[in-house]
Amino acid sequence: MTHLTEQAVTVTPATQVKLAPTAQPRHCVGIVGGTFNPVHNGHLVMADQVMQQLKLERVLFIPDANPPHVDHKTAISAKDRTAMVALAIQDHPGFELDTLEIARGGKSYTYDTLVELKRRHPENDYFLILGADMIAYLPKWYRIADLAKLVTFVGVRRPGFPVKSKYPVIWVDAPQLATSSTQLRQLVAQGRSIQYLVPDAVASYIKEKGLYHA
Ligand SMILES: Nc1ncnc2c1ncn2[C@@H]1O[C@H](COP(=O)(O)OP(=O)(O)OP(=O)(O)O)[C@@H](O)[C@H]1O
Ligand SMILES: O=C(O)c1ccc[n+]([C@@H]2O[C@H](COP(=O)([O-])O)[C@@H](O)[C@H]2O)c1
Repeated sequence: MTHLTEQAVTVTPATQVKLAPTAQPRHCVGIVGGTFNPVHNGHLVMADQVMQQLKLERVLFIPDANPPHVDHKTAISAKDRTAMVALAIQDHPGFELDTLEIARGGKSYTYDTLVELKRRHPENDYFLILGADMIAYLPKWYRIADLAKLVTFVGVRRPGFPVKSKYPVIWVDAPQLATSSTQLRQLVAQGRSIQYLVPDAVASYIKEKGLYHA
């Protein structure tokens, strides 16, 4: 059981009302969604920092089937993206892989995912962990007003991105790695090292399978 505290986070007035401590035990579960093509240490640092600061019980890593607002960026299979997430999180207690978006197929709207998660586990409170760049796009998301009722948004501050949002957001400060999956795909294609940017097991998987080579 986890009781949320407001330690080390900035809480907007609207969120404060929603998260006021109660006598009820809560299961606080974080979510990091993404294409994870491939998963990298930036994702892991973000999830770990938020999990620790918000005292979340668990963080679910949910690879998407197809990202909603962009064309699929690669021919890498869902199986490979999922396998790399499983390898990346295997040694971290509390990090879990959930393949419900891949099982569902089609466009991976986060609203649909939260409806499914809440149906499965109504006792859980979900915290959607997003980089500040993604928070800015929330107004364009599918059924965003309904999604906002099902989840608490957690924004990880990034220099140059606004911390204002139409929706309640818990803002968290965390060390940031500038790594992106795009950069990693480019490095591999150029035959350059990705050591220290992804877990060793992920680097080995990419090498063994010959992923991202030009
Ligand atoms: N270096 C990073 N630090 C913190 N958060 C990150 C970082 N890179 C991505 N994220 C966040 O992780 C989530 C999933 O991102 P995604 O899988 O699309 O990775 P990406 O590196 O942005 O990929 P791509 O370069 O292919 O667009 C998003 O919320 C995004 O803001
Ligand atoms: O539901 C939406 O409309 C929506 C729009 C954009 C992104 N998302 C989700 O946000 C997460 C990160 O997106 P991306 O494009 O950075 O991989 C991923 O889980 C997406 O499914 C969701």
